[in-house]
Amino acid sequence: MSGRGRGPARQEKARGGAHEPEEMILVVGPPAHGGHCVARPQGEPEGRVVFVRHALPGETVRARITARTSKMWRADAVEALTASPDRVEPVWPEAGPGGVGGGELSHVALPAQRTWKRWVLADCLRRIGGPEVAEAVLALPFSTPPGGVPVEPMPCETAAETAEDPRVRALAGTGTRTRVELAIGDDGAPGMHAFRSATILPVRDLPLAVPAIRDLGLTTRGSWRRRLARARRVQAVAPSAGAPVVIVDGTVLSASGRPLSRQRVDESVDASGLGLGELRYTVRADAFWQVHRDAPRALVEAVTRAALGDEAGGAGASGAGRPGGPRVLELYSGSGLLTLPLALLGGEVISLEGSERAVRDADRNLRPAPRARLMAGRVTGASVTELGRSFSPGGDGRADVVVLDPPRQGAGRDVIEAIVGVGPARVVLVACDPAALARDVGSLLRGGYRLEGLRALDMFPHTHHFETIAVLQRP
Ligand SMILES: C[S@@+](CC[C@H](N)C(=O)[O-])C[C@H]1O[C@@H](n2cnc3c(N)ncnc32)[C@H](O)[C@@H]1O
Repeated sequence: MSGRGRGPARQEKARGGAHEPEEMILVVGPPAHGGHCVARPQGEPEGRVVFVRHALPGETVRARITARTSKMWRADAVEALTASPDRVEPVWPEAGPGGVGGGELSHVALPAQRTWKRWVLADCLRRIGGPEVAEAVLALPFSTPPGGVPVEPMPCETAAETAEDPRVRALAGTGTRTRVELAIGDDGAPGMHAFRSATILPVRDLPLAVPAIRDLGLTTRGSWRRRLARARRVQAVAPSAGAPVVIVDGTVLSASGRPLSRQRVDESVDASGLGLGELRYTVRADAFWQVHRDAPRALVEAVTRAALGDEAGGAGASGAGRPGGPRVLELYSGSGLLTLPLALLGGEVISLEGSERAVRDADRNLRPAPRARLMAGRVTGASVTELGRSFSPGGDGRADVVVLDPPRQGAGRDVIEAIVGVGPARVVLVACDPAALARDVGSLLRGGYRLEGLRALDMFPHTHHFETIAVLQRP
């Protein structure tokens, strides 16, 4: 093990007092948000909760305590004494007990990972969103108790899970990440952070990465290991339209380690389902881009249909009947992944994004849709209120649809209240965190919106993360 840096962001001590155990036998309860299951050990102080990773609901496990606070302990299951039928040989042992973060469900069969995520979604909607959100979700067609909606696999997972060859089925959910980040330990070895820790553990294998990244040999080849030994931050990027690149402390290198003058990569997204053919994008190599290889296409289709309805070949248009299509305000728009199809199929589009570099990329990417207005600036209550009312004269100049894809913490109350104040007919909310989703949907319901649809997409197999898309309509 090698270490560097400051220590965990939130300090939790692993060692207990003289009479506190280092290991315990636990009967494991349901999964909770964050990639662990909840256990309530018998004979422990009333209400003590242990968050156990690397376990499955219903299992009895021997667990090693990894952190203690006054309210809860954390533990890693190191042995399943009675194993769940959903337990499988982990596809990434280095992310197992005591290992790196980012592959915490790799011991769970893929369909059971989606059941796990469905349960977590339902739990967040109920506990964090409150009864109003829980009821709204239960009223949706696909929802069944305890709430939540099915978590849908990405197309390449469906293909692998239904393959005849058991070896292909066993590897379902691997080989899908087009972006990987490595840290370099004090000993110069490439690795990743241990769970909730600044400690860097060496890794040999990157099974979740697409083959183009694995084949680079960043963690195994001597030439790369020598080159990376003094680096701090290493990113590997496998764009959909071009060769992979490696970014070492900001310098973009080819697969053979040669510095490249071009700082950008090309992405192409099949939008034939929307009648748009191939969408082309160029983005800075280190810019945000959806990580799962099927994610750009899935999001483009799902969000464009949800936002534009009939105009995008779907049902239930919002702003329908307006000449030229609905007016769309898009918040947190990045390099324009969603802006482009919205602008090609919708009416007027205004987007707002905080990163100026991303807006410069979006500006090029939106050349086929020159009427889109791309704004750089923070999404705040004030900026939403202003932009939401600044569409061309005609009607009342307000947005018909607001699309938002905020970072993990969600949009927050101020921004949602400003959206409610603008009063679009439809809001399409993309969220990568179910707790933030529950909060933001709750604020929209309290603002008078009705939940019309909710989809959950498994864009991060073998981790506890997933993406959700909520559609809300003003009655
Ligand atoms: C989840 S990404 C979505 C980007 C885009 N929809 C996509 O799929 O590629 C969130 C984006 O929000 C931007 N962002 C984060 N906080 C922001 C803020 N307060 N104001 C404006 N943009 C912000 C980030 O730079 C990032 O591009």
